[in-house]
Amino acid sequence: MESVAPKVTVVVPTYNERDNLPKLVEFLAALHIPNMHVLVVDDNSPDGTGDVAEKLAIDAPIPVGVLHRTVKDGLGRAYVAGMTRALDEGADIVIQMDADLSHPSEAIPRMVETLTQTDAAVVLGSRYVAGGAVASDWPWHRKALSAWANFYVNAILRLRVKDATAGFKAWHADTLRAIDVHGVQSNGYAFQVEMNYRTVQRGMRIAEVPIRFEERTDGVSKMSLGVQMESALVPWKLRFSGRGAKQNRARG
Ligand SMILES: Nc1nc2c(ncn2[C@@H]2O[C@H](COP(=O)(O)OP(=O)(O)O[C@H]3O[C@H](CO)[C@@H](O)[C@H](O)[C@@H]3O)[C@@H](O)[C@H]2O)c(=O)[nH]1
Repeated sequence: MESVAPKVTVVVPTYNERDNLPKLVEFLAALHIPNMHVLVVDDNSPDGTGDVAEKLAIDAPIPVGVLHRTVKDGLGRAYVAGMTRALDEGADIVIQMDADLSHPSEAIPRMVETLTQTDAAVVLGSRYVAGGAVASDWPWHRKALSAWANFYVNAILRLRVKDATAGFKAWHADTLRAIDVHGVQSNGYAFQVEMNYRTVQRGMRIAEVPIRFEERTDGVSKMSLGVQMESALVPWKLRFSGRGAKQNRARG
């Protein structure tokens, strides 16, 4: 009997990404990954991204679903809603990917291969392992913030990953269930950190494959002072939440 390819759902949160979303779906379709689906999670974007997503649901070359939410509630909330929906709809693998084209879709096959052929519970598209890079036009203050955030997070939580705030990841559905993704509270950088921490805390392995991270050319980042403040507090909150991190056995 012919075996069915695992269902791969790419969860894409959007807020004002009207121009980026069609390009992203086109890039994803060009990968020709069997049984790949896209789930757009739009927070009622004023620029009409939700309508663009509905149009893609009708005419894109790969299956596109749309989850409409009524208010802008942060990237983390959008991912949690999207991942929960993806699990309910039978995803085997969930790709977490921003809509702004900063994450290279061509890295997905290698991420999925690493996920399925090793004991990794999640694979990060990493800017900071050998072979990874950040576009030179990424603003210097974002580079500095990212470097500081990685140092800070690893010092407090001992995640032992090179790119602790990476937003491009491939998850086994079972990992998302094991870490109880529904219970994740944080947004922005802190969302990434809390997801990683929950994984490491349960003794599961995080792997990293190199990517080149591009600066978005359309639209603007939604990174705010509130997101940065949350990012500073969340590692401490997690650290003292009473359970203590297990070491990431992914080292080496
Ligand atoms: N639905 C929804 N989507 C959102 C929201 N806020 C942001 N997004 C979407 O989430 C994605 C990333 O948002 P950005 O605001 O562009 O993120 P960033 O500043 O570039 O930060 C990204 O990279 C960091 C690592 O450098 C990550 O730590 C961070 O989580 C994110 O992935 C984009 O697709 C954007 O439309 C929201 O409130 N609701």
